[in-house]
Amino acid sequence: MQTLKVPLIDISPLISKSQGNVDLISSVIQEISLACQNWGFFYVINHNIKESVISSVESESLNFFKLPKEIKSTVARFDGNFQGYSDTELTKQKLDWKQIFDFSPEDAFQSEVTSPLKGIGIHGKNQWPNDAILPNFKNTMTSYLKEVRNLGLVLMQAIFKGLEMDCSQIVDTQDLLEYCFSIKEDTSFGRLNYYPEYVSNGNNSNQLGVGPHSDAGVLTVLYQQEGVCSLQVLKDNTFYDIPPIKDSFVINIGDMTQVWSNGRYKAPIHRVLTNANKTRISIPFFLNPKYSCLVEPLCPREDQIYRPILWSEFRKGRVLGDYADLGEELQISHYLVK
Ligand SMILES: O=C(O)CCC(=O)C(=O)O
Ligand SMILES: [Fe+2]
Repeated sequence: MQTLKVPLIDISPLISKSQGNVDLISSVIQEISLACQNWGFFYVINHNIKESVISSVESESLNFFKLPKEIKSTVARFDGNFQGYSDTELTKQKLDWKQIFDFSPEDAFQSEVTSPLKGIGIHGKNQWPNDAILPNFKNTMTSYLKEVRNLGLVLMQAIFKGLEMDCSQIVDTQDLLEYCFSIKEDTSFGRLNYYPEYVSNGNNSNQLGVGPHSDAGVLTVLYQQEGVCSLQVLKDNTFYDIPPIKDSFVINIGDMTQVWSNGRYKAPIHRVLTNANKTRISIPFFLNPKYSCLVEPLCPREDQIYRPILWSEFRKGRVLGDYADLGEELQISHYLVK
């Protein structure tokens, strides 16, 4: 398998804005814009999330997945609550070879009652393993989520600025961020993925860890365990490896960013392979907008190829397509202007 040279971007100029040199910032924005056009994926380094924070998240994740199934099941997802543990995750109605644990920012909108997606069970309070069993788990995950969400917003601001430069149109990126993201109404979430070893019995040699898909939301910030290479991106009909790189996060854009860019940036199709002799941990954070956010191409002067998409409507369609045997999967192609 070939390795795609997904760009590695040093984002320190975006992080240390106060001393930031305008030219350095704008060259990072251009690198990000190019990566979004060519691959939809890029690595970031010098992101300012400490290695010690990431290694605690990784070790707490392993501690959780090593627990007996009866204990993990005490925090299992159930009808009406999407948070917590599952080993029956589907991608496009095929079973993934993995276990997961989902959690949202604690301050966020977690109420089923007031959710516009009421009834499809994607809301609910975070479910944390018992303190007596994993005393540090909740704190580790909640503080990580705050940091990684901030990083996601910094990157999104850069992406909005890049789109502004590309279309020579003034987009008030600060207004746009405020319109789309608010912690109280956040629909972002973190996920711990654990991929057990998989030995094919000959019948299903093409079992995948996660089947090919694009991420539905805005942007994904992914930590990958070192030493195991399983993530691949589809480009020009070939899957290319995206190996872990020390001290980096892998970033990919989601469908909503493809719409904002009017198709100039592609939300990449990616998949995860199984591994016969190693387990693997990966930790994505999915940055999503508020449900009321209407996503539409940002450059009004261009011919818009997409109609506006209400995030709540799109997410509902994707969830029904992915998780229940209902309907066809909702794709952004359904929103192409005819
Ligand atoms: O495990 C990975 O590397 C990526 C997982 C993924 O694509 C997802 O959870 O959406
Ligand atoms: Fe994904």
